[in-house]
Amino acid sequence: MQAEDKDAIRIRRRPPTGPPVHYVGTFQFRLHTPDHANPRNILEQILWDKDSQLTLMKERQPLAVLQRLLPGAPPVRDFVQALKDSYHTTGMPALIAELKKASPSKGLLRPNFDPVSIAQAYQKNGAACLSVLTDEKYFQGSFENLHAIRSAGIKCPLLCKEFIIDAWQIYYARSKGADAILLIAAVLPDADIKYMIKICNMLGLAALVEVHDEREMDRVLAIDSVNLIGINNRNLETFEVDISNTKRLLEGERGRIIAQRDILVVGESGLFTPEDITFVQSSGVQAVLVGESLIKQEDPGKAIAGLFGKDISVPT
Ligand SMILES: O=C(O)c1ccccc1NCC(=O)[C@H](O)[C@H](O)COP(=O)(O)O
Repeated sequence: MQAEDKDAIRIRRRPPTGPPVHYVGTFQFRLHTPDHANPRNILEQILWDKDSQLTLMKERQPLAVLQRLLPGAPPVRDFVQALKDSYHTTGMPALIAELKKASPSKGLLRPNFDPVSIAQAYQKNGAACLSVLTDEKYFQGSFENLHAIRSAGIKCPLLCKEFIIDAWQIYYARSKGADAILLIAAVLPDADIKYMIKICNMLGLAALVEVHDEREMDRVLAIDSVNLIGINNRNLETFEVDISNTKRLLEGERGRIIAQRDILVVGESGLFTPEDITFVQSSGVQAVLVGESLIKQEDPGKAIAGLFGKDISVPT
């Protein structure tokens, strides 16, 4: 399904097959527009590349083969419960600390990137869960990193931070040890979100459904099975970051529905100071997802206390 058709999603998930065919009598012709062959923004560019990469990955490991591997995958941990437990223990938003070597907006963030030791430092210093970027081309991440972190015995549940456009990717993430996956409302029609959440439920995975504006929030709130929403303060088309986005999307009726349905909300992106954390907490989030402000520090683990304004690690 082309994302544009359904739910009026702006992001085109794959390159269009070409401009529409026009018929005049027995003649057929296409009007070539400069727009159709080129991605309109970075998010489209990432998704179009993802589409080509996926074709190859699925050829190498068809779904039936992947499904046979799943019983051997490490057991799933409860991502949402880990966030709730941390929130109740510390009284601060639970931290999902991101392993982010590079990004399209900021380039290389951490040249000396050792995923396992960073994951250990995050865990030791109070992260409730970890987010592992797996996109290679734009974030210099990998599924090997996800697998290595899981195999190293890290107890924090792991979010596979990937641009998911095909159910195959959910099975693949699980086979590499993921406990949660990301579904971005800007790129997925409602029917796909519902279908993918069903697969997550079947596999025991949590689905973090990400929104950026009121329209996406309303679409997602209309889906009964959603229990974990991420509000991204970064506009993925323009890279603009504004943390008041979190507050705006949780005001009024939307906030009331979220509270009534006990949906856990994660504030994502652009969080750098204890004041930022207090601001999103007072807006209504129970968790935060943080990459840049931790990963760029000499010691990303110790940077957690700096970000929260206090030590949030729980003595073992
Ligand atoms: O970070 C980017 O430049 C980016 C560009 C295009 C699509 C997604 C992108 N980032 C994903 C995220 O939303 C962040 O990695 C995550 O929320 C952490 O953000 P931050 O703390 O600001 O690094």
